Order: sequence, then structure tokens, then C-alpha cells
Amino acid sequence: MGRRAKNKQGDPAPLVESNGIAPSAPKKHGKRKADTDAQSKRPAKKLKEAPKVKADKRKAEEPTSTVKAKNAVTWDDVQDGGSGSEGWEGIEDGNILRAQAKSLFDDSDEDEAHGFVGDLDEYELDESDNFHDSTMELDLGPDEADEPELETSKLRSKRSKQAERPTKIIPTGSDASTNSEDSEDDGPINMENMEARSRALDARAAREAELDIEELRRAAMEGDDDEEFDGANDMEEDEVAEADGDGFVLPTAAEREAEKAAGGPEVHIVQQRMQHCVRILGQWKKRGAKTGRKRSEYIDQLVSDIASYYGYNEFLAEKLFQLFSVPEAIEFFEANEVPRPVTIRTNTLRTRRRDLAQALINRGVNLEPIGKWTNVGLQVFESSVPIGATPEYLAGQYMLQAASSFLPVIALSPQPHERVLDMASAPGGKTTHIAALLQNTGVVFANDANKTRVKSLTANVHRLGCKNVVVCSYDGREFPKVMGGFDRVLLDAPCSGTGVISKDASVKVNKSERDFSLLSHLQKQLILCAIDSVNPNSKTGGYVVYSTCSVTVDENEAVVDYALKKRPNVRLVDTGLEFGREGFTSYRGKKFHETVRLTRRFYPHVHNMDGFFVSKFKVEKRVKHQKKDEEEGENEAEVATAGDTEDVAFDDEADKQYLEEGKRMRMKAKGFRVPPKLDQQPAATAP
Ligand SMILES: C[S@@+](CC[C@H](N)C(=O)[O-])C[C@H]1O[C@@H](n2cnc3c(N)ncnc32)[C@H](O)[C@@H]1O
Repeated sequence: MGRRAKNKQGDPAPLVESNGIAPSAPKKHGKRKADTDAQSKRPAKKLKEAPKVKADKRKAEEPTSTVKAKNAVTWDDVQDGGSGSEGWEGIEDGNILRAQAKSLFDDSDEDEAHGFVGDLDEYELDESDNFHDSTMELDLGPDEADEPELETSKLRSKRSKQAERPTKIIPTGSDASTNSEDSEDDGPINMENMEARSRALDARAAREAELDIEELRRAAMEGDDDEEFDGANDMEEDEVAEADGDGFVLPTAAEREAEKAAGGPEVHIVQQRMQHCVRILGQWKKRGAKTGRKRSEYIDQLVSDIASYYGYNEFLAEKLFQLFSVPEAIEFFEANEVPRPVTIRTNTLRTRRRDLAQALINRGVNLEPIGKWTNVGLQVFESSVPIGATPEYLAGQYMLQAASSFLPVIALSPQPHERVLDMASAPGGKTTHIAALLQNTGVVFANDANKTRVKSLTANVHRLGCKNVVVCSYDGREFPKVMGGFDRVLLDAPCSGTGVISKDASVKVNKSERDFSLLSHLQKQLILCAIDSVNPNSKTGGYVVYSTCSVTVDENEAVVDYALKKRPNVRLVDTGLEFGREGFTSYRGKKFHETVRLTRRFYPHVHNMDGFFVSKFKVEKRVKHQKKDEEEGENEAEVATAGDTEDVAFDDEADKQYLEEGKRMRMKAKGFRVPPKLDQQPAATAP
């Protein structure tokens, strides 16, 4: 259990009782909150000059009320920014939104957003471990008492901004339209320009946040990381020493082990040490040599402290830490402690977003369109009714779905009358989205290897009125033998779920090196089958979208790069997504094909959505490309390191073990008695 858990508060008071009935009597038709209250509920615009909150910023910023809705507002009001002096009243409960977010997802189809490893291993979640309840937040600044006011604010200016970020899902800088920005100078705020203003502020905040992070990242990568802590740079050395805490001595590896064996230090010590390490690492060029220690020692200590502070196993803490610069890593870990916004997708087979929004507003749901990048998404800020049990939900007018999981379907862009395969589809968030984009024409084969999950897939397909879906349950690796010739294939692959840690904290502790190795292997097998299931002669399509809700390179760029090497007839194309970071083209000594930059990464701390990865391939005829690719293969060999080659080659013996294990699981699912698990044998060597 993480250090943070030691400081946990009690569970937040639920918005609705477990029987689904609201505790107070806010049953009157929906109202938006009065302006003042709305500020605490609506997206918090990032104000750089806003006073920094030292203690639990999240708690301070969270709304403190149950909902009392009075007069109905209309969707037009919402689109105009949802202003008005009437609305929500009577703020009482400090954790309402977080509690609601949890309860909203608990009773519905939210598990579609999770990575799943089902066929590989059975993971156990210890329900008693609640890593979400944390009352302390890492403060990268020094203690106020030790600092002159000016220096304090300078040092703080670069610390984790998660709590200051807009609570809206963030269209990033690249998504921000110049129009909406211009609108800011168009005179006084009124109902007509409110939404544009609001969007412009969000976009600007997002851009600033992204630029900050980019800046830090670049600085760290160039080794010019002293820039990160400009406040500290202005200080004299002895002042820095003072700010760091006189007499701080970095423990040796042996001391660290001894400390762990003794149960670990108190949380405030861990916190101070993290601050110290982050600061020193941020000034390494200037101060590193004077510490008399190696940079790697500071990194080791920081990773170990991150693991204990946020409750990760050290292996995963390190793996995730390596994806970012030091300050950005802290942002990422912080973001995983905060729930993502509750979002729903309008089922356009049953209703229009405007009508759905109006119906839900009338029930007391406070919502808004997610952003310009989707015309079917709604973000729910609060509700007096359980979002997973409204009449509209039961009538299939919407799907409770994480915003990030819209992205692969947008990238897939299925066209009416096409034949589409959703290779790993349960519980059907994306399948039903595809069916809607096909307007119930063509056909979607919704496959999933897990029969239990297929039940919820089938239920969702029925509830949402999808008439063009055929549900099936094969191991994806059996395609295209089972069936091929698809215009488009979506492979939303089983993954480790490192992008959805805020929803499933068990990921923090239940993933080992072996899991990543097994998953990467399975993903590589599945992606080849997905590619081979596409009809390269498709007149309208010929595409594969590969996505995961994980942020690790092994499960993303490495898989995509593997597919490029193994299937010369495919190439990566633009995903068509307006935002998201470029995929890595090199990572820790490995080089990937340069087109891997066309893939897109999404992060909780940057985009305020689950961590996600999306890539899109165009599949062409094999023969046509074989010659060309043989030539290209030689070029690739030039950029590929020895490590690459090692990574992508399958070891037949290892394959045998994975296939046996898959077979064993399938037999078990069919009710046969099966021999003991093969994973009791020595761990498979990485391919
Ligand atoms: C990330 S989830 C899919 C979520 C789904 N696309 C949605 O949007 O609702 C991954 C799915 O892969 C399935 N799966 C695992 N191994 C598989 C395999 N070998 N073949 C097909 N599906 C598999 C799991 O049962 C799980 O439902």
C-alpha cells in the first residue's frame, strides 16, 4: 500500500444512495448552478496568478454540495455557456464530484476503458487497497517558513499543476482554433460569445500547460534542465542548500534497503526527499558535481520514493518514470491520483446529442459538450441521478464511455456499408460507436475471446439498437482463418492498463516484467492477424487501427514497429486526430521507423483523459510492395539497433508456451479440466 494511503480520508459521501435514490430531495428538474457555485463545479480556467493552495488543493477546489435543482434550463443555455443566476444551490458535501464519478462508473459499461489481460493471467485486485484516497499532494516547492516570499513563489511556479488544470477535457494547443482565441477580443462577454470565450480560455490553458511540459521535457532531454527551476537558479548556492534542508544526505542503496526493511520512513520524509531529489536533478548541471553522488543515485532514490508515495511496485514506477522528464513524471503520477471527467457518448442511432442533453438536463444533470473534436460526446459535471440508470441510458440513447475511447473509432473512420472487424470488442463501447457511424448499414463483426465479457457486449449492442453487429468469440489470433476481407479492422488490444490507473489502482501493484513481455507478444501476434484480415483491395477502406489504454512503449510503438517490419505491405498513416503527442521514434536506445511519429499518445496530465495510444495503418496489396519493401528492409536494418532485432523476432519455443497457455484457457472456458498452469514454469524469456 502506498504512503499516501496512510493519510487517507474516509470515503466521500455518495451523491446517491446505493439503491440509486438521491439522499436529499433534489428531484426537481435540472438547473445550472448560480455563477458563484458554478465556478467550483464548472471547468476551472487555469489562472496563472491565482493564489497557490499549499495543502490539499484538490479538496479545496472540489465542490461542497449536494444538488438542489430548481428551474429547468435548456440545451441552448448550455451551449451559451450555461450561465444564469439561478441554478444549483446548497453546497454541502466536499467530495461530491469524486464520489459521483466513482458511483457513475460503478454500475455501467465503464470497464470497456480498461486494459485487459484475461487470457494471459488472472489478476487479483485486493479491494482493501484504496490508493485513491490521498490527502497529501507532492509539493515541489520548499517550506514556506524557510523561504522569502519571492523565492517561494518562484520555486512553486513550476511544481505539479494538476490541481490547477482545467477540469475540462483538454483539446491541446494543436486543437485550439484561432477563431475561438480571437473571439476573446471581440468586446464584452454576452450569451452569444460565452461558449467561444470559454473554449478559448480552455484552449489557452491547455496550450500553456502543454508548452510548460514540452519546455521541461526538452530542457531535461537536452540536459539543460536547470531551466526548470528558475526560482532556484536565482538563489545563491547556500540559499539552495538551505531550501533543500541543511544536512540532507541521500541514503546509499544499502541504507535504502535497510529503511525499507524497517517499514519505510514517514510520509513527510519521503515527500521532502522527493522534493530534494527533483530539485537537485533539475539543477544537475550546476549542482550535481557538488553533491558528490551520481545522478543515477538520485534517480534511484526518487523512483523508490515515488513507488512508496504513490503506491506502485518499483518495477512499474520506474517503467513509467522513464517515459518522461523528471518534472513531467511527477505530473503524470499526480494525475493518476485524480479521477478523469465523467463522459458519455450519444448514440446517434437513437437520438441527437442536443435532445439527449436536454433530456438529461431536465433530470438534473449538469453537462456540456466535451470539445470540438467530437460531436457526440458530453462531459457530465454532476448529476442528481445515477448516470448509468436513467431512462435515456436504459433506452440506449448513450454509452457511458471514457473520452479517450472515442479516439480509435474516430481514427478508424468507418464508412457506411463497409464490413468492419472489431477484434477485441467487449464490452462494446467502440463496436456500438462504429455501428452508429455506419448508420446501421454494412456489418460489424464484434469479436472478443472472453465469453463472460461477450455477454455485456451483446447486452450493449441490443440496448443501443445496433442492427448491423454480429457478435462472435474467437481468439483474435484465429483471424483471418475464421474470416477475412474486411474494409477496416479495429484492434483495441488487451493491454496492461497503465493509462487508466486513476480508475484501476490495482495496476500499480499487479504488473510485472513478465506481464509486459507476455502482453507485448500477444499484441504483436494480434496486430499481424488484424492486418491480414483486411482486404487490401477495399474500395473505401483498407485500414487497421491499433490502440491501447496503456502508455508503455513495449505495448505501443514497439508493436507498431514490429508490424511495419513483418508486413511490408502496410504503412502508417495520419490518425486524423487533431491532438495528442507524437509517438516515440526512438526510446532508450531503440529506434523505430520514422513514420511511428504518426501515432498518437494521450496522457492524463496533458489531455485530462485516460492514457491512450492510437495508430492507423493503410494495408496495401502484398505483391505490389514486396520488392520495394525488400529494399526498404535494408534501410530499416540500418536504423534498427541490435536490440530492435532481438525485440521483434519470435522465439518458437516461447511461442509454443503462449499458444499452449491460450489453448489451456480456452479449454477451461469450455468447462474442460485442464493441466496445471504453464506460468508456473520459469518465466518466458523476452523474445
Ligand atoms: C481493451 S479491452 C477492449 C475494449 C473494447 N474495445 C471496448 O471499446 O469496449 C480488450 C479486450 O480484449 C479481449 N481479449 C483478450 N485477449 C484476446 C484475444 N486473444 N483475442 C481477442 N480478444 C482478446 C479481452 O477480453 C478484452 O475485452
